[in-house]
Amino acid sequence: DYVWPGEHDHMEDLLYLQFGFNRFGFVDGILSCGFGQSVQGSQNSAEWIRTAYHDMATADVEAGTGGLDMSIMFELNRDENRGNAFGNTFGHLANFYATRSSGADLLARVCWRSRSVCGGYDVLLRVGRIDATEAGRSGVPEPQQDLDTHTKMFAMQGFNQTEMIELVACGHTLGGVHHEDFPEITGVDTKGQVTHFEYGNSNTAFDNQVVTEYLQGNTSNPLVSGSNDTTNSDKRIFAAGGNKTMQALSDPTYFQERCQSLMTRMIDTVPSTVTLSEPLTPIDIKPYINMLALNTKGTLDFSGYIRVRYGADTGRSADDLAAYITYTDRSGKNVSTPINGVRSTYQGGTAVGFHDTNFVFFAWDTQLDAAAGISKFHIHVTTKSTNETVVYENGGAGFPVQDTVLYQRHQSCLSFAQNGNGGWDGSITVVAAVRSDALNASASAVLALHFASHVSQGAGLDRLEVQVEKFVRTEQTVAGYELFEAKGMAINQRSDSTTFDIVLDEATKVDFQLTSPLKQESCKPLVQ
Ligand code: HEM
Repeated sequence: DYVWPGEHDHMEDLLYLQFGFNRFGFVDGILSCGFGQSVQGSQNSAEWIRTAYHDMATADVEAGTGGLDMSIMFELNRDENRGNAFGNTFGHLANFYATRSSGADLLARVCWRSRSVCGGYDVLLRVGRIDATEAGRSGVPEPQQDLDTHTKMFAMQGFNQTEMIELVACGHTLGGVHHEDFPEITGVDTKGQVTHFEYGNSNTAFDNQVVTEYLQGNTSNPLVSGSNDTTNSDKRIFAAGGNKTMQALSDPTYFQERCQSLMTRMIDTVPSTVTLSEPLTPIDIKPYINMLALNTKGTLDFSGYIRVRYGADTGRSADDLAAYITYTDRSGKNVSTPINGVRSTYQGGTAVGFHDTNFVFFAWDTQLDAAAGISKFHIHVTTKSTNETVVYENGGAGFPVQDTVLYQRHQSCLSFAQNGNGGWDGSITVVAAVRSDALNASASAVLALHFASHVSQGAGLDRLEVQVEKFVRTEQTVAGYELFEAKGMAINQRSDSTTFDIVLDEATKVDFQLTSPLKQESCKPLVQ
């Protein structure tokens, strides 16, 4: 069972907070199946699925190499990867790319989402993919190759001939062939023009029309009925084994089932060194700590949200809920005075995510005695109509909080200034507080800032490199805490929107803090 904090909390947020309060907006590039960032001939859902396949196509399942690993970003100079689809896809992924959301996981997600927004069957996503640092082998199928070559290529990717036919049909239900990129197929090279694989508007529906048109012998698919027979690869593939597979796929339900299964296998093909998570289900009760920091009164500001899932399968109804927390102090003493959660008002305090998941948010904001501190909290959810309260204990041990190292966000700041070379130089200052008794206990304790710096690797996504800066102890002591500062660390222009950790040791850290809220801070001293 899920225990907070979980390794994949951030991916879970990206997946399940799409609209409404606290949304991440991953969905914005694909609000509809035909959506195409205003570029004529561009269909995001189709481009994203094609990108995922081209990334995965260089797998060698027997050797355990390649698969969905984002190696595609190093492979764009190959003729097998023609067109703008890949660059467009990276552009979207870049907004969500972070230490806890690898490019490969994000690519799996957009592929997965593309099918469902177009009406294909849904599936729960596994995560944990790791990004390649260099190109993989070549080997994406190209239309001019013969059936035998294609069969061998798919075998290397882990698909037999029947599965090859099925997977190609699943892919070629969306989008089409761009004239500009493949004039040898379409006969023309007009920019922005596309010949779709299916007639009418079916290129924006995940349906089996590509199959039925083929079987009826009247298809718009330029890889079947193209005047250049050399590049009619779908024609050769679909007919392999005597059309039996295509006939089976003419059943719409069977088509959906096969695509669900094979496309899941496609995105779950990863190098043998990578272990994928279990499918990510929406977490029922999930807290978020926004702040645990010393304030000018010498107490601890403690604020956050309780996110409660509601909807038919949970037995909870948003308007009938109330939530509060209680906590246990550092010494283990329970403080039973409730810290009330107030339902957030923005967007009704509710959020919606994939798989029709609904959440309601309750915000708490309180002050704690710094001397007594906090070690964990407990979430209480009340059904107002029955006055019944359930206490959630995070699998038994409560929701843990470490109060040894605090991140003093209001004392921190981040800024960029134009340099003489037409670029920008950044500077980040982070202030942290460490409990004096923890320092006494460990004279050698070193507090360090681990900043996820974006380093260009000349590819679609940057490499994330940990830039480490030691904190320096200031003269200031507040309420049993010593203040530390990592002052004016130089950061590069690409790193304005990233994350950092404040680390005392493996078990004692404040991690995955976003830089974006720091732009609103001004390094205000903590004056009492
Ligand atoms: C022998 C195997 C395959 C060949 C030769 C092939 C070839 C092609 C070609 C030439 C295009 C046109 C690209 C463009 O103009 O942008 C295309 C588009 C596409 N392919 Fe494939 N493909 C193969 C297999 C697959 C598979 C297995 C998938 C995914 C499951 C897939 C998904 C797509 C999609 C979604 C498009 C539309 C892209 C868009 O409209 O932007 N293809 N394919």
